[in-house]
Amino acid sequence: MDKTSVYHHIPVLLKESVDGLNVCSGGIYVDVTFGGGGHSKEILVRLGNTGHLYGFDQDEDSEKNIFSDIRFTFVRSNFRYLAHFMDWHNVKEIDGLLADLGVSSIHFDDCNRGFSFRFIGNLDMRMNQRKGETAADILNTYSENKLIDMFDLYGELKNSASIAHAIVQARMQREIQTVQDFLDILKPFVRKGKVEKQLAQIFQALRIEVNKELDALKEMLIQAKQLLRSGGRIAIITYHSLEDRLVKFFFKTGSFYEKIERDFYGNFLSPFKIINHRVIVASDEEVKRNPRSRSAKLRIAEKI
Ligand SMILES: C[S@@+](CC[C@H](N)C(=O)[O-])C[C@H]1O[C@@H](n2cnc3c(N)ncnc32)[C@H](O)[C@@H]1O
Repeated sequence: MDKTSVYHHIPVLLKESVDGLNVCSGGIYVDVTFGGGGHSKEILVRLGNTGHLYGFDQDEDSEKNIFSDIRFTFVRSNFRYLAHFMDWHNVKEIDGLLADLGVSSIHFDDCNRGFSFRFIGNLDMRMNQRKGETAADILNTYSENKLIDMFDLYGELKNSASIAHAIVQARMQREIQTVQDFLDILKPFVRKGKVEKQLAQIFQALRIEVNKELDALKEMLIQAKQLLRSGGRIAIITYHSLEDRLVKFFFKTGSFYEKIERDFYGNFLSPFKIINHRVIVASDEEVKRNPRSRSAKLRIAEKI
């Protein structure tokens, strides 16, 4: 990818998610996954002169898409530091937050980033290329047990132990560096007819581990709960069941770590009112236009 040009990413569930925020013209909003700026642009269209939007992204490339609009501030950071940066900008309360999780399609299809098994290149997978372990580092250094846990938890694979064992054997011969090196190791473990699905699960597990995606999501949701004003909205688009389960659980209980509060009858006492009880998915027309939207799930809640 050209290092200077703006990149384009077709925003998923655009109308549904921004409608879900109930944007009020003077409100303060946060798009924690700015990316190509598609959702941010739509929020700005609905925001008046006194409103403000903060856009977070940890990926350097997203900076090329920053708008020049006095109602917009870009924050180059992982969204797990949401509260810190809002405090730094002297924001005590927000009216809405949107997250469109995962990797932008441009990066997914970039052979230099290593996110996809379809493009042969370095096994990097870091969204923030300034720091942290790459996917190759993980495959070359994690113990066999740690690799098993990773594939079990994040890939929900049935043959995690065999795959982890093969990785440990292979790296004794030669360091694993590229997508092709990894695919060569995986070849005996992917069943014909299910190749795409299994490779997607394996690559997903590795990407979640590299970017600590589930931890970041949990931390951001807890901070969003504190920052949202009463009546403020939160809209989250997920692309796999691990994330969707977390979001669903959080909207229902308002918690991950502390004791979950219940009423006399045992019902959860959540600080959120769920806006869509049935998860929102892309229409057939949207899936046809943008196949990436196929796995998207949108959940919206309102702070009580
Ligand atoms: C699916 S794209 C968002 C696309 C955007 N909604 C649009 O319409 O162009 C997800 C973006 O979120 C960023 N991202 C993912 N996890 C993040 C995190 N924990 N902190 C900050 N940015 C993150 C990725 O770098 C990527 O640019």
